[in-house]
Amino acid sequence: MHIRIATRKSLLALWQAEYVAAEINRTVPSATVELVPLSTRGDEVLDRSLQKIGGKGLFIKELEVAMQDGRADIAVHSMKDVPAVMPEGFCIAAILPRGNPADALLGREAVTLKTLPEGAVVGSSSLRRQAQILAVRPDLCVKPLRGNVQTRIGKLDAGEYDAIVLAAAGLERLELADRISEVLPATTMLPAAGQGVIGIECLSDRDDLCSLLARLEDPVTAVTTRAERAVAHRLEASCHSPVASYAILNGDELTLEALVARADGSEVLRQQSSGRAADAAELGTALADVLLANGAANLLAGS
Ligand SMILES: NCc1[nH]cc(CCC(=O)O)c1CC(=O)O
Repeated sequence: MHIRIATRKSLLALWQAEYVAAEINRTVPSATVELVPLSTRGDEVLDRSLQKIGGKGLFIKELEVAMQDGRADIAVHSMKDVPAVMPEGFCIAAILPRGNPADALLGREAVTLKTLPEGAVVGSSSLRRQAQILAVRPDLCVKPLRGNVQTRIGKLDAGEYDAIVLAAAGLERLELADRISEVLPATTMLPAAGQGVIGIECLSDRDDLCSLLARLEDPVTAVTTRAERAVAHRLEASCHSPVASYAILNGDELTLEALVARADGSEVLRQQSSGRAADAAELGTALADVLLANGAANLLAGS
C-alpha cells in the first residue's frame, strides 16, 4: 500500500511526519510512504490570537480537507492540538508512544520559575500555562507568544521576554532541549491533555488504513490519552481554556490528575483519581464531574 501523509510545514510537524513515515516503514515494510506538506491558517495568521481566528482546530482542518479530497491518506498531529471531539467522518487510527509530557521554562540565562526577578515578562499564549505560572508567581507578567517553536525562541533571544514556556517534547524532537532552563514538574505545571503524544488521523471508513496503523499504537499511551481527553471533553474545554489533565498508567492502575483554573491564577481547582485502564474514559468523565461539582464552570466562565 502507498500512504500519503498530510502534514503542516513547521519543522516540528515535519519531524513528526517523518517519524511516523519511519515507523510505518519499520512496522509494515511492504508499505511505501510520501509526505504531503500543507499550509494551514493556524500557521499563516500570526498577528491575531488563535481563539479569534477559530481555535486550534485550524491547524488540522486543511489536513482533513486534503484527506477528504483524496490528496492524502493520513494526517499526523500533536494530540494536544486535536479537539476532544473528532469531526464527523474522521478517527484517530493510532496513538504513538508518548514523548516528554512536561512543559519547560526557557530563559536567555539560567532561570527557574522561582528565581525569575520580580515582574519578569514570561511569554505564553496558553491560558493553562498562564494560570499555573501566575498561581505560583502572581508578580510575573505573562504576555502572548505565538508562532512555531523556533519563532518563539527567536523572540526570547531578541529580548521581547525574560522567559518563555514551551512543551519539552517539541524541544527534544527539534534537538533544542539544551535551551531548557527548567523542566517544570507536574505539581507546578500540569500538562495539557495529550501533550507529548503524536496521533495518526484518517477517514473513519478507511478500514484498510485503520487495521494497518493499529500496529503502530502504543497501548499505554492510548489509555492515558483517552483518560486525559475525556476530561477535556466533559469540561468542553477548548485549547484556550485554563484546563489541564495528565494520566499515568502503572500496571493496570490508571492515575489521573486534572486542573481547572481562573486565567489570572487566583483560583486553582485540582483533583486526582485512580481506576482501571479499561475504564479510562469513564475515569476522565467522572473526574471532570468532580471538578464541575467544585465550581469549575464558574472558573471557566470567569476566565
Ligand atoms: N501548541 C503547539 C504545539 N503543539 C504541540 C506542541 C509540542 C509537542 C507536543 O506537545 O506533543 C506544541 C508546541 C508547544 O506547546 O511548545
